[in-house]
Amino acid sequence: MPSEKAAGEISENGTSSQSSTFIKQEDLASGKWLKLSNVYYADPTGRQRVWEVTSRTTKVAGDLPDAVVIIPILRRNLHYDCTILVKQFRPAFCKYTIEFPAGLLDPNETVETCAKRELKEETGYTGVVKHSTPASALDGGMSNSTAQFLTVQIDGDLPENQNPEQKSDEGEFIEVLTVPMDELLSKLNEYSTEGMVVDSRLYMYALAMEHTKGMVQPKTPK
Ligand SMILES: Nc1nc(=O)[nH]c2c1ncn2[C@H]1C[C@H](O)[C@@H](COP(=O)(O)OP(=O)(O)O)O1
Repeated sequence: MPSEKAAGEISENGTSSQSSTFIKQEDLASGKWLKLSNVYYADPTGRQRVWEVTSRTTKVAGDLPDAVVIIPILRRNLHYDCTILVKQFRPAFCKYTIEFPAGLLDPNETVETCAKRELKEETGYTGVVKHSTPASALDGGMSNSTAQFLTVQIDGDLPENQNPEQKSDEGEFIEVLTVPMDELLSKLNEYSTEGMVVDSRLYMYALAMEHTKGMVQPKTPK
């Protein structure tokens, strides 16, 4: 296991990941939802570099995530536990994607309120937040966009969850998929084979579950 390093300490390969510093940001273009900027920074040797970065214009505050992703766990009597996924057309791919329910944080909204609202809007279900992650990077090579992942347990036997009705926003056409947790990875592989684009975080969640079951043995580094 690598030993912990103090700030600015030089690692085995002669670099320090902690000594790159921000210089300035230059905005190149902005639309209603996204902005493209050049970020100038100094690398650990002092050399100035530039990186193209996209960001969301909807960002509420630097320390809050752009988005909330919901990991729904649907529990019902006499049923295997399921998760709830959403299928929608994503113009970035011009294809349908399979994702966990998710959405952008509104101003003055907590992540918990946002998770429950988005779950209701996109799937019709009502649930209880059981766990929340810190904000984490969504695509660090191209964007400063972040999300918090909230596990929401849905009691499928409650009256309000018997006939869940979506409250879709204008222009939102979402198909709800109920998938048994035990079959998640194989279903995602099926969707992928059928030409849909599976969200990488959802895929990694399913793969990690398989790893813990011991069905796929992660390679031990030599
Ligand atoms: N990159 C985007 N381009 C757009 O033309 N419109 C966009 C972008 N990102 C968000 N939006 C708009 C469109 C909808 O009104 C909402 C959708 O947001 P939300 O449902 O919260 O999030 P997603 O599930 O990620 O679509 O925002």
